Amino acid sequence: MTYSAKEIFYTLQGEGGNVGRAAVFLRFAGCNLWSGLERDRAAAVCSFCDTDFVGTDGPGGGKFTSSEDLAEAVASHWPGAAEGRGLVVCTGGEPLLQLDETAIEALHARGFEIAVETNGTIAAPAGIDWLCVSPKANAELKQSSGDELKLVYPQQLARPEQFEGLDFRHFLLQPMDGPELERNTRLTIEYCLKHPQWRFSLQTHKVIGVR
Ligand SMILES: C[S@@+](CC[C@H](N)C(=O)[O-])C[C@H]1O[C@@H](n2cnc3c(N)ncnc32)[C@H](O)[C@@H]1O
Ligand SMILES: Nc1nc2[nH]cc(C(=O)O)c2c(=O)[nH]1
Ligand code: SF4
Ligand SMILES: [Mg+2]
Repeated sequence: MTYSAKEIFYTLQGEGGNVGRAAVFLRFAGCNLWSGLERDRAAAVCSFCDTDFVGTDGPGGGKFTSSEDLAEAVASHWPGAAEGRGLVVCTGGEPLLQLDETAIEALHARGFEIAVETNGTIAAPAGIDWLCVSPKANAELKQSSGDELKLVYPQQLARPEQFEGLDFRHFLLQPMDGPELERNTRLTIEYCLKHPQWRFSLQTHKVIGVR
């Protein structure tokens, strides 16, 4: 299998339950809910995406013809001097279009703890150490368990109440970035204050100025 990565980079996990942890980000190219082209955005199932995941031309990106090559590229971004086990965050685009058990084995063999950010429309393969599912309105949820459910808020047709009974350890609401960010932030605060099962997730990387 050939794996297509938009970019691979080292930064701090900016959001969710692992916020603040140093991690290699492996951003897979392509998504099943949007082509990534601006001309298709309005008609896409997922139309609020904040990410460029088209192609393999980003820093550290490329096509990797084996899981070992992919894992080696990821490992090359983890600083040699860093103590402890490496953390890789597999994202995209939609990482579960590409991340298979072979790639998971190769990343584990390199000593990585594996976190995944997924839209939940594809069942996750075995072996993921931290699974973050972020459901999208109008997209059928196939992965209804994991470590954290991180819902972008508000989405008219994906309300927190639809997900609160699912099998996750943490429930987070993340304000939708875009032209309405200020309003969405207020609405998210209000919701979390009324429903303490939900925790506020700030996209801290956008505040502290890291990628
Ligand atoms: C770019 S997505 C890639 C992973 C996967 N496709 C997904 O949607 O979960 C990474 C995370 O960013 C969130 N996200 C995307 N666009 C956002 C926006 N405009 N505001 C806040 N969060 C956003 C997603 O919901 C997801 O949790
Ligand atoms: N710093 C940082 N943290 C992140 N957490 C999830 C991200 C993503 O795009 O999946 C992301 C990202 O793009 N940057
Ligand atoms: S599912 Fe994820 S990567 Fe795909 S368009 Fe939506 S937020 Fe972006
Ligand atoms: Mg991002």
